Amino acid sequence: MSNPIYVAIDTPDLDHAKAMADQVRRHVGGLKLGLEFFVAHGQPGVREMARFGLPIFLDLKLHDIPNTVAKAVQALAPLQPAILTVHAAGGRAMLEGAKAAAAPGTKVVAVTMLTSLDTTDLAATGVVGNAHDQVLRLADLAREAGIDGIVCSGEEVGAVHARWPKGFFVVPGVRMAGGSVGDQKRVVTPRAATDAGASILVIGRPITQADDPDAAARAIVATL
Ligand SMILES: O=C(O)c1cc(=O)[nH]c(=O)n1[C@@H]1O[C@H](COP(=O)(O)O)[C@@H](O)[C@H]1O
Repeated sequence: MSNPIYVAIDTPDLDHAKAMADQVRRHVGGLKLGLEFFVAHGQPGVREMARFGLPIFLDLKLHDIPNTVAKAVQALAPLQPAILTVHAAGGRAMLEGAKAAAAPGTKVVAVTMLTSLDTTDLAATGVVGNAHDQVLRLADLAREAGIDGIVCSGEEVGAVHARWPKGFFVVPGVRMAGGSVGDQKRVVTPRAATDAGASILVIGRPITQADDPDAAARAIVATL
């Protein structure tokens, strides 16, 4: 099995981003660049990070009307990211438009319910029901729209995998037992997530804020 860990390089500082990538590159399978990095450095920054030779997961969580998202995805296509995120809540037409506009080799995956939310947060946004049902509902929408997969927590990935065996499943909110959870609410261990069917794991702070990021990445890989 290839290394399923994408390390989340969450920083607006390009030199720091490069230093982190350089430290961990031997023990991760890819680099995840999100809003924090992209807002600061845009496409030139992504190109610089691509020089490490690892697949790039561009996590911009696009969510807007179908035309706007399709045009944004089209504008990103020259970067040829391995993975690109949109929000499932944008609806079927938006998801279809995103997939149609993406570069052929790019997996388009839909964020279902952020791992920083729980059922109480859902209720506050007017969504009735629990996290499990909400994730399954949005996973069905994503599958019907013909995109490649979804982002969900390790608590739901087993149930989603059972309904969508060929889907591509991204699991963030991953912590080693006893690790600091921070702002995450639906958290599982790396091993539990891969056992349940995660295709890849997104791991940020447990690696990037460790005293020795390379050793932290290596230790996580050893549990898989
Ligand atoms: O799409 C994501 O990557 C994502 C979705 C989600 O539901 N939860 C979530 O934490 N993420 C991202 O995964 C990373 C998690 O970072 P850590 O909590 O530091 O491991 C961050 O870069 C988040 O933006």
